Amino acid sequence: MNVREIALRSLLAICKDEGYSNIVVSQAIQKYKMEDRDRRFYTELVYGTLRYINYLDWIVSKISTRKLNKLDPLCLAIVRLGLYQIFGMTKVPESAACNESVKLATRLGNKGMAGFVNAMLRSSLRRRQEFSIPTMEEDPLLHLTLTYHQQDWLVKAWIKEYGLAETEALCRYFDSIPVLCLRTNTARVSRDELIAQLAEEGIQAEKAAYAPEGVYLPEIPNIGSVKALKKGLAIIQDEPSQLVAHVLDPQPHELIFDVCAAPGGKTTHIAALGGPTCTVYGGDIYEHKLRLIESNAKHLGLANVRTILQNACTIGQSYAGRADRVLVDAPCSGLGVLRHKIDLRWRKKPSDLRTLPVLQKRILDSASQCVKPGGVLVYSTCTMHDEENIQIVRQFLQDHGDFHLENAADFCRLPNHDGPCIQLLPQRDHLDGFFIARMRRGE
Ligand SMILES: C[S@@+](CC[C@H](N)C(=O)[O-])C[C@H]1O[C@@H](n2cnc3c(N)ncnc32)[C@H](O)[C@@H]1O
Repeated sequence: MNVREIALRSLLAICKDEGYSNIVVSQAIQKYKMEDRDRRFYTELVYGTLRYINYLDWIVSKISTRKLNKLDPLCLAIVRLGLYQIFGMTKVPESAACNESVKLATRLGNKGMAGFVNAMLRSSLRRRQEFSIPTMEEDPLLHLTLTYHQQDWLVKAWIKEYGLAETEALCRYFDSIPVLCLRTNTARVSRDELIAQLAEEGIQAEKAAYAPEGVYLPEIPNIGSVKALKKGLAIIQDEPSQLVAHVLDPQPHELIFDVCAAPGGKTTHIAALGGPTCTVYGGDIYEHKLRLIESNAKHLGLANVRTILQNACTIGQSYAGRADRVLVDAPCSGLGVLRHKIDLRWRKKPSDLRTLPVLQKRILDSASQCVKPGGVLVYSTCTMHDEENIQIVRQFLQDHGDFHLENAADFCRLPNHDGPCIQLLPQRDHLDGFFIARMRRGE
């Protein structure tokens, strides 16, 4: 099958059928056994079109007489893919972008669709001077959304919260390509030993500044071939996420609950830090996700991880007062990690910010009941929005007089953070947006 057609089918699977881009792309690469050159062209077509989608749709809305949501999904995907080759790529000749798109429309659609695609792409070439993005002075909102590929409701909210200059820095951060970060599995090796092993494989690695086990790989290798990962000497985990287990600070012989645990990034970190005599229960509401925790723990050689199928909104009834420490890494809007999955940034909805806090509060209320008197409760999210973070913690402390806040910043050496809660802001900290609060239950 031709590479453009595979890319088109992948775009339909992601945009129309709501597939996750990373899964759709890796399945296609495996299925079609693409050579290196084709694989690079294919991934650029899919990820590039997804990233540019609001700019491409802006062009469509200017040249099409039909409304975007009235266009057949196949036709829209072909037009977007064609426009991306014209406006987003430098190496594809314009004639090839047009002709190949028309061929796709003829083969997979019909004659009428082919005519429409042809008219749209040729018109975009004739009218290209209309598609330069307005400057910051002319139209700040449109400038930021189109330049940095973000939804306008989010950019509006950030402008209100942080002002224009900080919002631009935030958007720029979210549009940058993340450097792969590993966490050393200290149950097997030290960070220095891991770096030495990676060097033997010819992989350059740099120590993370704040996470003691963190290692960045600036030149992203073919992840599947990294021996240190295959041998379970490390796991992929971003740096802010690695700070959470340190704030929880697990100790030997303790019983710890991680109530929203899948796929187990933090559960396995807690298990490694607490050592073999500490037992960590990773809970999740989805049974299939418990298998991910189990397989990660097995791969990393951590025999002190157990799993429980449990709704965290009711976990307090089943395990009241049992745990020395409890982690609530709550389901959240994920608005702090927008640079990681391009498709997810287009799926965020304003309603997430209304519904999630209700769930987060219920989970924290119930999970807190599992904490023993004198025990520790940590609440974390990967977002910067107060409604999901500090406001949840404040309300919780108001409702539960037996808990008090401790200084989370004492457990990590982050500059600009005095605590008591840690709120990482990408535009200031150059790390993903993350929130961590640490509380203790009175004796
Ligand atoms: C932010 S993710 C956790 C990431 C995980 N802590 C890690 O570091 O790998 C949130 C998890 O909460 C789970 N979840 C959502 N609602 C839940 C509930 N009511 N009870 C338990 N788990 C829930 C989701 O399935 C998801 O795996």
